[in-house]
Amino acid sequence: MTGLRLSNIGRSYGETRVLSGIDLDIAAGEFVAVLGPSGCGKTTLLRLVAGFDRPDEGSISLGDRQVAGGKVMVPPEGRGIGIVFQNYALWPHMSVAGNVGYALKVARLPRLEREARVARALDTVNLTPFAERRPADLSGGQRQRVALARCLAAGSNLVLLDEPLANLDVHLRAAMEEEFRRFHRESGATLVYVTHDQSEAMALADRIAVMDKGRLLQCASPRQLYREPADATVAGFIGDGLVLPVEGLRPMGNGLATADLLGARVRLRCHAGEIARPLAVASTHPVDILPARPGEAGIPARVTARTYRGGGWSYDLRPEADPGLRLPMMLPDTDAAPEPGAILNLVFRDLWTIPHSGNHAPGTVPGPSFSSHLTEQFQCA
Ligand SMILES: Nc1ncnc2c1ncn2[C@@H]1O[C@H](COP(=O)(O)OP(=O)(O)OP(=O)(O)O)[C@@H](O)[C@H]1O
Repeated sequence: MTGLRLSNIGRSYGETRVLSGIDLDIAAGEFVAVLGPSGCGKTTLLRLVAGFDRPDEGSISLGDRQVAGGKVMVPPEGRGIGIVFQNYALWPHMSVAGNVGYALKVARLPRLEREARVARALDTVNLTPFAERRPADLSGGQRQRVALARCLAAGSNLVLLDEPLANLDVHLRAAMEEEFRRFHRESGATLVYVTHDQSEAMALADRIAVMDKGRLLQCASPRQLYREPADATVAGFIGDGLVLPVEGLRPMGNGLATADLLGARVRLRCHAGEIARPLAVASTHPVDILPARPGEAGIPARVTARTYRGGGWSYDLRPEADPGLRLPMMLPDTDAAPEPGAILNLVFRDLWTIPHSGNHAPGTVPGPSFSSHLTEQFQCA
């Protein structure tokens, strides 16, 4: 198994700065997804790791061996990295077994060993019965598995996957997610998986590296990204996140703080080292906004729209204290679903204080429309 270390990677094309100051340590055997909107630099990063391109700044190491940076530039074939593209890159005139064993043949491995490795790899991805078929006679998912088997047979300890599910239909994508999980478990390889689909990244990866405009914003477990985004942009990317300004932040020293949100004093989670600040930014999610119980204090907001979603309702609300702010809310199905025009008292079940360094300057705090715009970009890109 091989870990991967990127130190201060920068890359420009002409005047265009595509990657800046990327630091990322991936442990041997880890599954890391690189997530970001179209054009944020994901593929460029993968190409640098694969050796198809060289960084202008910084260095790349595989295990304890530097492969790029300064005067060092190990070519792709010298890096021992497996690559799975969305278009599979299979030889059409060769059988499945031929494709899987091709690199071993070029490397002049003895035939018996070659056949044994190909058979093992095909078995791992459940393709043994298809060994003699041509790629044209396989489904998209089966072709993807041939590409995975090829990495396995070549003994790649590090496998790069560039949007491998992008060409597959929804049902096949779900099945292939399971396939990737199994591949990771059984091969023990380090996987770096580029995607702009956050549900895919959440479902598969040990950690997700979130990129935007050529920068790495945060690399953390899916749950930590969702619950403790490092900055307002990540908060807006992940899980339809909302970013709300708060005032008078007072940490209580136990990972909790209080602050004023839309005229009400609320409790928030925060970093242990959080400091008192007059202005701060909190993140939350639509599922954490609820109507207050009878007698409970809450934030008054008017229902401006509701949509039946099958099994539940989605609401748009405008807080009375700031009608320019749109708060989305999800509620389970009920006969007493509030109608447009109704005033509800809202409580926030969970709020996270964005750490100080992750805040935008006062006055440039992105509101929900900014957040949902980014989220949309993720889903549609
Ligand atoms: N050879 C090149 N010359 C000039 N600009 C380039 C080159 N390669 C990439 N770019 C630019 O660098 C930026 C990042 O591109 P990249 O393909 O890495 O993004 P991406 O995040 O993988 O996007 P997508 O999800 O759409 O594939 C884009 O603005 C792209 O136009």
